[in-house]
Amino acid sequence: MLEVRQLEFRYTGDQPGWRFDFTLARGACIAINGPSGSGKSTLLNLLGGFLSADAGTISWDGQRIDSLPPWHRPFTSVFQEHNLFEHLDVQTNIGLGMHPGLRLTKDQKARISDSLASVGLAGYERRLPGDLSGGQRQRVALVRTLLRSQPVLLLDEPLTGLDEQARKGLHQLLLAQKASGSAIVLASHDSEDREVLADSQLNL
Ligand SMILES: Nc1ncnc2c1ncn2[C@@H]1O[C@H](COP(=O)(O)OP(=O)(O)OP(=O)(O)O)[C@@H](O)[C@H]1O
Repeated sequence: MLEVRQLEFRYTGDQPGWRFDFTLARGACIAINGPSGSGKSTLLNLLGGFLSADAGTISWDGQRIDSLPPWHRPFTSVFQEHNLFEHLDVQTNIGLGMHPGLRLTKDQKARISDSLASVGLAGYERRLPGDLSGGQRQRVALVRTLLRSQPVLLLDEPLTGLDEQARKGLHQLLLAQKASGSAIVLASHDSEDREVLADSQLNL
């Protein structure tokens, strides 16, 4: 369970600040809603540890995590790592999230291939990022995030600009992640994403 309590933040003293307060269970998805500039990315950056809150706490399974650096928090995010390594092929780029070395098991390779197929990238394992379109790179980065074994996914507009088929494939992948116990914090302007994925809403 993720617990965010009285988390306060402001960029500068003369701005009104934010106060966030919510909980998120394993296997659940919370949608962060609000117009442009309402603070959705700010919240994701606070959770991820890229910004420090002025007050309040973030806990995971009862342990405070708000003073941990990003890499020790139980989160993975797309915005944090949409950069692909240009000299490594698609399978290896995705595999880096699953395994710190480059040796993947047969099972891991099969999971990568299945996930690529579900977002319309069947057979792309050996392609280099430089040969991919922007939308294809976005999908590779998303698959990498989804296959990391972190318990909470932080997703900032993850499906923006994708075509209908890729979007449906990613919905399926995200639902499967939820079913396997991942919690998801989803900032999305798209009401269909929210309807398909979210169990609760936080309106900013
Ligand atoms: N580094 C910063 N310094 C000062 N103000 C900032 C900084 N980053 C963001 N802001 C301001 O904080 C507010 C919230 O920005 P944020 O990016 O969190 O909104 P958002 O809801 O994610 O917007 P969008 O939907 O457009 O991505 C905006 O008014 C923005 O200008």
